[in-house]
Amino acid sequence: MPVNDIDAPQRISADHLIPHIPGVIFQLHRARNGHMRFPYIEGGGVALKHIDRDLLAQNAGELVEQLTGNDHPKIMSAIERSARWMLPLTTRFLLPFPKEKPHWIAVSARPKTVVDGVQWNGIMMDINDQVSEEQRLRKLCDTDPLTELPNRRKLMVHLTNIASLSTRHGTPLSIMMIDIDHFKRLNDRWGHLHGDDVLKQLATQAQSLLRCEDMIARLGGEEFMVVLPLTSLQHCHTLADRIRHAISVYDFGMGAGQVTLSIGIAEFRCGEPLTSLIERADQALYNAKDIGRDCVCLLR
Ligand SMILES: Nc1nc2c(ncn2[C@@H]2O[C@H](COP(=O)(O)OP(=O)(O)OP(=O)(O)O)[C@@H](O)[C@H]2O)c(=O)[nH]1
Repeated sequence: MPVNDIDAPQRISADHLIPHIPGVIFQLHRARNGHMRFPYIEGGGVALKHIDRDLLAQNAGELVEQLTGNDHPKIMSAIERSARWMLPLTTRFLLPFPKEKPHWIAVSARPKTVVDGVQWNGIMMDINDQVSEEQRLRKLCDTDPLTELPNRRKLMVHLTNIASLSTRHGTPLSIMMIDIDHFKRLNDRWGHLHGDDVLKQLATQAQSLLRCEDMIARLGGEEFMVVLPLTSLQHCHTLADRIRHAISVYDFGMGAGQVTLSIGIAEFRCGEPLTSLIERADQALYNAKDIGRDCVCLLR
């Protein structure tokens, strides 16, 4: 073999290469009347195995709707925005797989105006591992590691959203500030590890007494907050007293009656800053401590 042949650049054809790449290369065409088709879609991995490519090549609309499920409106508005402003198309969706959990797929494509509509050339990648890692990290950021309840950060985001819904619809919203009484004494007497166990059990017990739309979070130390959408102050008072009583008779492993709670409650006034609402609940909690603990106080 001549020496030159060894160093000669290999001719690699895209047709041979593309079936082996971990993704899909595609061309999407959308006509002015909205008709969509994929004149080209090729790639490796398992994503294309269960998909009718002939149908995609002729009339993709219905199949895209099936394949993107709940993400369909999001995909269609991303396509629309990309077509209207000639911006890159970047989005992600959950692709169902037979006998498997759905996989997250990322789409990235460039639009181009063609005579009868818009054409995108782009790639799709399976990003399931990255999304799982993102979800794991987000959970870590939002969760109190001891009790596994949402933490202060997550609660404040939630409270902001719920308060804005309450302002928009004029619906009631209340919060509870919960603090364990004489927790220092409990730690000193039974040990810090037992104190930790009390915090964990308290989280479970309180959660079991709340509705699934309520959120209880650990703010730090022995302090918790509950956000109760669609709940008036009066109803919140009843619930708070139910939690207070349940904990006061619960046996945390030291005999019943060893752990009690002071609870301050307040109701959101439409449009007020959240700091005012929290200050009122905090003040009500101080009042509960002041009048002897193991009770619920409210501030109107
Ligand atoms: N075991 C345990 N103790 C904690 C944790 N975080 C805070 N604490 C303890 O909680 C105690 C809180 O004490 P204080 O703020 O004096 O309140 P208290 O003893 O509950 O008294 P009152 O609130 O006035 O009824 C401190 O001793 C902290 O060390 C935790 O994660 N685990």
